[in-house]
Amino acid sequence: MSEQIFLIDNEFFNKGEKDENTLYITLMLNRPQQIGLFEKIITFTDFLVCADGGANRLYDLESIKDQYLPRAIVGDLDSIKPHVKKYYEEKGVEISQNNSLDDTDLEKSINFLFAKKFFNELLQKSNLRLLIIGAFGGRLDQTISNLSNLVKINKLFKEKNPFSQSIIQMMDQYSLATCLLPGEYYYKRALKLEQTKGLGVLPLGNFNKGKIESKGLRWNLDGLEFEFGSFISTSNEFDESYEGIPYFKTDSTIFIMTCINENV
Ligand SMILES: Nc1ncnc2c1ncn2[C@@H]1O[C@H](COP(=O)(O)OP(=O)(O)OP(=O)(O)O)[C@@H](O)[C@H]1O
Ligand SMILES: Cc1ncc(C[n+]2csc(CCO)c2C)c(N)n1
Repeated sequence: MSEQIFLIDNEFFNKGEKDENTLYITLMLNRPQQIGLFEKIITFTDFLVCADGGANRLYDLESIKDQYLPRAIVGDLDSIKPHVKKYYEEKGVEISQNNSLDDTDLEKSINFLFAKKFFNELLQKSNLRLLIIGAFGGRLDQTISNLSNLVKINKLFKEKNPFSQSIIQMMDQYSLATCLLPGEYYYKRALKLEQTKGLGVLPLGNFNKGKIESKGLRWNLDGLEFEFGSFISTSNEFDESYEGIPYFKTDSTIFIMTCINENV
């Protein structure tokens, strides 16, 4: 029996048309934010959370900081600047402090969401789109930890609701990362947002050997054996002449990384 093919549809980024059965959550991390991209993202965000110093990045978007308040700021609060904390406190933003030395502020933010009744209920009955912004660059241990969390969150979502159509992605101003757990996927990119070139299909999900099949790429992967440290696909491209929706079939956990257009 063939498995269901999961659709990752990014077109709403451009169209600004939200799916009415989906809740859009944005989690801002402590990395530079590009204002134009943020303004696009915030138009479809229902629930914005900042992980600790992520609140400084929101506050620093000077011209629009009054317009978008986060629903919560979560973390050990060692990075949020005192005047930023005061500013959001005075506006009534929920500030959730968690001083555990075993979890990063990103993990604490995810735990915060999972502790909310509405979130668990939504996870059961509708779809969530969780976009984690400011996830790359800077410290490499933090970036790799973020990617590891992308896999962890995907597994957690699937555990809670195996039939969920929820999509969790990470991005910064240069890249968009989507984690594919073993299975079959269509990947409908956002044409204006995601470039044709500079596509990575990367076996970084569990670092095991795996087989990948793809359609719609310039260099398709025809059941080739993939392994970090051996064979990966970088600087690949979407094939513009392909008439279908790009397709991936993988038996191990991988990442699709696309490039963001500079002028979004
Ligand atoms: N240099 C970086 N590169 C990539 N991601 C980062 C970087 N710095 C912070 N982050 C992300 O932003 C989140 C919030 O960052 P913040 O600076 O508030 O935390 P931190 O105290 O540096 O790290 P931790 O989460 O370990 O407490 C981090 O949990 C991490 O996911
Ligand atoms: C195996 C292991 N490695 C590192 C840490 C340290 N650590 C991980 S997340 C975190 C919080 C940072 O704000 C800290 C200190 C740990 N606890 N366990």
